Amino acid sequence: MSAQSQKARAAEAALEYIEDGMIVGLGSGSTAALFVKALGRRCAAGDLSIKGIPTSRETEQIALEAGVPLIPIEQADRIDVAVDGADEVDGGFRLIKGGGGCLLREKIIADAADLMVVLVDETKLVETLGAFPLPVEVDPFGWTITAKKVFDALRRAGVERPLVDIRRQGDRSEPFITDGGHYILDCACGAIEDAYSVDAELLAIPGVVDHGLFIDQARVVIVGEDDDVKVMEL
Ligand SMILES: O=C(CO)[C@H](O)[C@H](O)COP(=O)(O)O
Repeated sequence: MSAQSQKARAAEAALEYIEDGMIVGLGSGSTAALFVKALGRRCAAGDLSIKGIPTSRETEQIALEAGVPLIPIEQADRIDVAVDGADEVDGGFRLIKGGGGCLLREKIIADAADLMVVLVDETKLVETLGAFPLPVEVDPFGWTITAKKVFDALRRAGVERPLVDIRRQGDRSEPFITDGGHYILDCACGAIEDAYSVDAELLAIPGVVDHGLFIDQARVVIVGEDDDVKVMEL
């Protein structure tokens, strides 16, 4: 069976965590999109009344088309549950996110939520984070200087040979620009043995807005399998 149907199974299972009246953070990426569409079907059927806050313009569009009622984030002082995908998940529920370039808004919403539920297919489960390049969101001003500092920071945090590359789009001549107007540096680390050091080192660089390591945020991980779903709670 395909990763796509595993993702769909995880997305359906996440509805168990949604109750009437909740404010729901809507993640980004293909798995989160399946959840948003499933949520839209429940709302349209009148089974659920919730308010969603999207983590990206793309998710906002998907939610509007699916019929999920949305509110601006400024109207919420808290969020009940954030449901999102991930690029990697380790055994301590640490994540790499940001493959779609939405990591900052995803992190703001996950951090504001009482509960973060992560949806993945089996391929996303890893023993050690880092095979997926770590996205680091940076201000465009001085990004080449910031990129050198990111390289040095990763070395200090124990990554032996990091490769830091600006993400590009279209014909690859222009940098990819996030919804917040930032650039993304994709950092091939191989393995991240000490996520806490990487977090602290990267956040100490002035040009770094945030990075795709989510530590101590996910409390529930739902893994779509071929014939079932595995729900893991911390
Ligand atoms: O962090 C993300 C976007 O910034 C996504 O959640 C992550 O890239 C997983 O995407 P997908 O569900 O398509 O595999």
